[in-house]
Amino acid sequence: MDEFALIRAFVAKLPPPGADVLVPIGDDCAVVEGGSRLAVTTDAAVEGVHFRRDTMSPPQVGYRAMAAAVSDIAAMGGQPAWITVALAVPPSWPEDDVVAIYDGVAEAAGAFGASVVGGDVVSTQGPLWMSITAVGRVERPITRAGARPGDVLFVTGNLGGSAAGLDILLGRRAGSAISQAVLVERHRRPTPRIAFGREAARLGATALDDISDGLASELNEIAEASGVRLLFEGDRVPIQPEVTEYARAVGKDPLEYALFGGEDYELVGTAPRDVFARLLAVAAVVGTPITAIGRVEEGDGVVMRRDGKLSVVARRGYNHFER
Ligand SMILES: Nc1ncnc2c1ncn2[C@@H]1O[C@H](COP(=O)(O)OP(=O)(O)O)[C@@H](O)[C@H]1O
Ligand SMILES: Cc1ncc(C[n+]2csc(CCOP(=O)(O)OP(=O)(O)O)c2C)c(N)n1
Ligand SMILES: [Mg+2]
Ligand SMILES: [Mg+2]
Ligand SMILES: [Mg+2]
Repeated sequence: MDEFALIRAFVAKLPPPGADVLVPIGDDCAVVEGGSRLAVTTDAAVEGVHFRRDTMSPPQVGYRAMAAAVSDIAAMGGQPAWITVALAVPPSWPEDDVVAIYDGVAEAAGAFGASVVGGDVVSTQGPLWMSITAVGRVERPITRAGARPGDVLFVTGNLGGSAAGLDILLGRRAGSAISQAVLVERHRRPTPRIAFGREAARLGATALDDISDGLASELNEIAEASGVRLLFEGDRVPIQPEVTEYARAVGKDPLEYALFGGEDYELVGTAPRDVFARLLAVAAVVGTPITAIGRVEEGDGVVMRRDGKLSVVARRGYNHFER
């Protein structure tokens, strides 16, 4: 298969583009109908860093990379609309596996309501990597900078599952088979919180961020950007039940997974009390549970209360250049 046959094989898997795509894949650029404020983001996924051939199948690689990119649109309160996918392929990857990445890309595009409008495919002597650019519509963007003293601090879903699932995939098996399967699935298939992010924007959440590098890291991002202190209760952080079981079995603190693990792609944010009450109601409607874990105060930094003691939570989390 040459480069053009490969692109045809990719495109054949994609759902048809939306009506807002005026010129689809096949020309020098795609042309889309904007007509609103747009959020733009790029996320890369690199073999050996974000996935390995033994941690994910090709469709899982594609789905997960799409979810990670779209999660940043959700964290702005936007609706993903258009996506481009760049792919660098080493000779060691069989063609069928490369094309199978697009099974995941296509499934994700359909699930997230976005059209894949272009991309690029090149050869490389390095690891396989992909870079996904997502553009979304966003009426009222929620940045990291809007948290105000008195706001409620909340997170969606539950945390720690992705990092525990990765530990299992990397060979540290422990706990029941069913819990292990749940955690591995949580790592391979994150769910960007698109509908909840949109509702948070509509109802007036003041800050929002997606959890890619770990809760501790994202909390510090919000505290710094907003010029506030964030205080949270350690035992209110929602931890996936299977994580608690797994962490006990391997002799770790489950909270470590939630705070420093990353890749859960849940949202962490702040909202005034009345807005938070409305978010609770809407969370039930869109099927995304939310939990209040603390509050915003004057000052700086991130502080956790656990067993009656306060401790500063540093920015520690996944960092590409500090390993
Ligand atoms: N190579 C780059 N060139 C320009 N901006 C970048 C680059 N890498 C990261 N950024 C920007 O830095 C900010 C922080 O990046 P990052 O922590 O990766 O965001 P996130 O965790 O939300 O994906 C983002 O606004 C991102 O667009
Ligand atoms: C094989 C493998 N090793 C380690 C990890 C863990 N890991 C890789 S990147 C990352 C952090 C999130 O990725 P990043 O590129 O920093 O996302 P961003 O914050 O830019 O959205 C984590 C926890 C993994 N997913 N797979
Ligand atoms: Mg990054
Ligand atoms: Mg983000
Ligand atoms: Mg990101």
